[in-house]
Amino acid sequence: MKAVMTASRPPEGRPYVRMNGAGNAFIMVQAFDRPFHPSADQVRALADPAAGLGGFDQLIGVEPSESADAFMRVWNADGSMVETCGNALRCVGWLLLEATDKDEVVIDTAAGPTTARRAPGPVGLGDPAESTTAAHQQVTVDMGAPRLDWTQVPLAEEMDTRGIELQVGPIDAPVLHTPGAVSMGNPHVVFFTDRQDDAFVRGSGSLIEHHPLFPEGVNVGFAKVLDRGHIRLRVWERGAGLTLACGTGACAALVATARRGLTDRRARVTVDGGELTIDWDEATSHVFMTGPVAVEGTGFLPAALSDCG
Ligand SMILES: N[C@H](CCC[C@H](N)C(=O)O)C(=O)O
Repeated sequence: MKAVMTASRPPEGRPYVRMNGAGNAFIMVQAFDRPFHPSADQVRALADPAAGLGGFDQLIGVEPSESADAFMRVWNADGSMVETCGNALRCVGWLLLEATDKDEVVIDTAAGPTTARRAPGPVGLGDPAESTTAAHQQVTVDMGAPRLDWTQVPLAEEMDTRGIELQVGPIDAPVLHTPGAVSMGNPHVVFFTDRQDDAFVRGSGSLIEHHPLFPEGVNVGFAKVLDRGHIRLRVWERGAGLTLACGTGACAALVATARRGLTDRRARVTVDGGELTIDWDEATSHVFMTGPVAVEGTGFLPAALSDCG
């Protein structure tokens, strides 16, 4: 018993906050005081359940910036470092809004700068100003303009991104024909489909994620248009698989469906983990995403994986 009582606790590693945006799971690490640049292997080790963090879809580093309130760095669970993450932008935005008391904050990313501000909370959740948890907070992020040229998605060959020709291996399902292709700073292909069961999304999503038509890989959205103002969406994410929500995926889905005349330029997007509102502004061509943020808890990274400077 004595031995157990005196067992030394390993030195605690770097603190983190666990958050989610409509269920999209993040481990957020503050890198203002010291750099945080984990290798792909270290990211994968942190994503491993054995690391005790509960797993995540993306690991997020929040760094100082010369031109913004912060720079957000994004790693997928597979260790790949990527351009941006819409749901995480809301979470980082909320943390900065709380910390600075500003009405709007600027978050820079590898895909360019974005702005975040508080939004009126959803009806029925009481006054968000009185909310003691982020769960009641809604945040709006200006995601900037979608990139719509084939070279910007990017695609491996010239195509009309409103409806690309994509042969998906042995799967000859008409539902997989002529999807839309959009970049929100990261690559998305959006299928207009009624089929959204796990087996189909996982099977075709994992096939398409690394299809040669997408030289940088691709996030694969499956969008069911319920009416001109409502989309049901599931996304097989590049580097993370089937997640409960994908913010840039919701933006890409609205842009793709609006370009095909299937929806208006503003729609509710229902994802497995909640509701997002996407508004593709006509005047500026910017895409605005509004949705929830939630703080799940805090903890310490394993000491051995904390000094990733
Ligand atoms: N898997 C994405 C990054 C995270 C995007 C998603 N979680 C979001 O909220 O936008 C990619 O490789 O481009």
